[in-house]
Amino acid sequence: MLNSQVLVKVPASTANLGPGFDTLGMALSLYAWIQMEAVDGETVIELYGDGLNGIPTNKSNLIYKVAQMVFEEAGVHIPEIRIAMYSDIPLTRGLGSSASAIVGALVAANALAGGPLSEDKLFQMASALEGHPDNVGASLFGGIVVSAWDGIRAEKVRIVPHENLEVLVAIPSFQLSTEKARHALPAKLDMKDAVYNVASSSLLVAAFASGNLELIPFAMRDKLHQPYRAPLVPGMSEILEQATNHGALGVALSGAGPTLLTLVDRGSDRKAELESFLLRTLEQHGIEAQTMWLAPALNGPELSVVHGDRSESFMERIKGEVKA
Ligand SMILES: Nc1ncnc2c1ncn2[C@@H]1O[C@H](COP(=O)(O)OP(=O)(O)OP(=O)(O)O)[C@@H](O)[C@H]1O
Ligand SMILES: N[C@@H](CCO)C(=O)O
Repeated sequence: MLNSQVLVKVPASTANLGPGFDTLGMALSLYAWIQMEAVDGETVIELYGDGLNGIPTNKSNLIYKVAQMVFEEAGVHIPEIRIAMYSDIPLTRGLGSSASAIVGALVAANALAGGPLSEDKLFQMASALEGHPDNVGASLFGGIVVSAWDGIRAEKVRIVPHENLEVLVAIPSFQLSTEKARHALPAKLDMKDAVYNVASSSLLVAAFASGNLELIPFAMRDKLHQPYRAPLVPGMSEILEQATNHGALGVALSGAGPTLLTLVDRGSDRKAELESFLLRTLEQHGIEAQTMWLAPALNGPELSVVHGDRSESFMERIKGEVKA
């Protein structure tokens, strides 16, 4: 049975967490909202807030295209839809905006179609659409998600983040597309660097799973992608080398960048020192940035089916939840 109107709140995510390239992801307490309903007239796409500037509002929009894939897979015919979206997740900064859009669209369209596709099916579709499962897994399941994708099937294990983990991100004002940041990577790696990353990533997963936060600074180091991406983000090398001397538990490039992410112990008394170190270092390299204190998001998408009175506007519906 088709639902009439659905609203999905979906978390942002950080991928890699240093060594876990294309494999590790963590959902973050920063959100996008997508509302979807079938309409008799033409498709309408409404984007709210300043953050979505430049996103198309025609049928080339990612959310519309993903929704149509769901309807096709489900064998239902809903050619014209109304989509409304608001997002606090900055675009093309390494905070999983594209993964959140894909996951939000999959969950909303599936709910609109009455929920015919399983969560696993949505994960498989999301991994194929994004090309790697790290961000989409985190946005879909919440928490820390360890995933592997062989190009056909993705498998995952979800880890509940330690309750003391807090996240400080420094978000540069410039955009860096995943495509560009992937082009910076070498075609081949040294065996010793590969071994270094297998060791670090395995240890990091074990540290998260056992709640052993002391291992994070040692385990979060990477030689697979960050050294090659550092020239794209002025100040990054210095931040990766020194953030743990300024109170961070661990530090990494968030996803494909340019955002830098630090894990912080909630009880730390060095939060202000760390925040000013990140901003000062980027500024010394001519980079404007904003910091944001976030937490790991424990849950994936929150879905509500809107029954009855639909005169309330989209922004009225999500008002009170959006970032002040
Ligand atoms: N809400 C949206 N609607 C349509 N397209 C979107 C939306 N959000 C993101 N996108 C598309 O995704 C692109 C950004 O994807 P990209 O993978 O480069 O960065 P990211 O997802 O923000 O960061 P990362 O993958 O490194 O965490 C945008 O430029 C836009 O084309
Ligand atoms: N694992 C991906 C995340 C960005 O989409 C990368 O680092 O390129």
